[in-house]
Amino acid sequence: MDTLTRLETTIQQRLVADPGSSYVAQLHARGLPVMARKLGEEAVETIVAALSGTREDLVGEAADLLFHLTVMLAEKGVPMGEVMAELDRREGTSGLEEKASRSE
Ligand SMILES: N=c1c2ncn([C@@H]3O[C@H](COP(=O)(O)OP(=O)(O)OP(=O)(O)O)[C@@H](O)[C@H]3O)c2ncn1[C@@H]1O[C@H](COP(=O)(O)O)[C@@H](O)[C@H]1O
Repeated sequence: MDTLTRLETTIQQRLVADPGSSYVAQLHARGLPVMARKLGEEAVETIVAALSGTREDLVGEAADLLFHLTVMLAEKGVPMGEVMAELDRREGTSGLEEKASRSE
């Protein structure tokens, strides 16, 4: 099992755990808007790390970003496999074709 799939499985279990013992359960209790804000903050922190931080900063912030994205997908009931399948679908097409199909 790959890292993201293992993380997703843990997060799915922790969403319904006791908020006293789990950060993921705390996020679930605080609700989707808080999860969305956390995801946005981590995205900004990742950008800042890319532009002016160290390589170590970038790795840490990218990990936080993937964690919070995985939490949000789990909260919404969207399996990570569905996102991976969408990336697989795009694999054979150029990014420019994908961009053109979105602007139609
Ligand atoms: N991978 C992570 C992970 N990455 C980042 N974080 C947390 O995400 C938060 C992001 O950092 P911030 O500084 O923005 O957060 P903060 O200010 O402390 O938090 P807020 O009070 O603002 O929410 C930190 O509290 C980190 O500890 C994570 N928390 C949990 N996991 C994984 O999720 C699993 C389940 O965690 P629990 O639900 O706590 O059991 C763990 O076993 C880990 O594998």
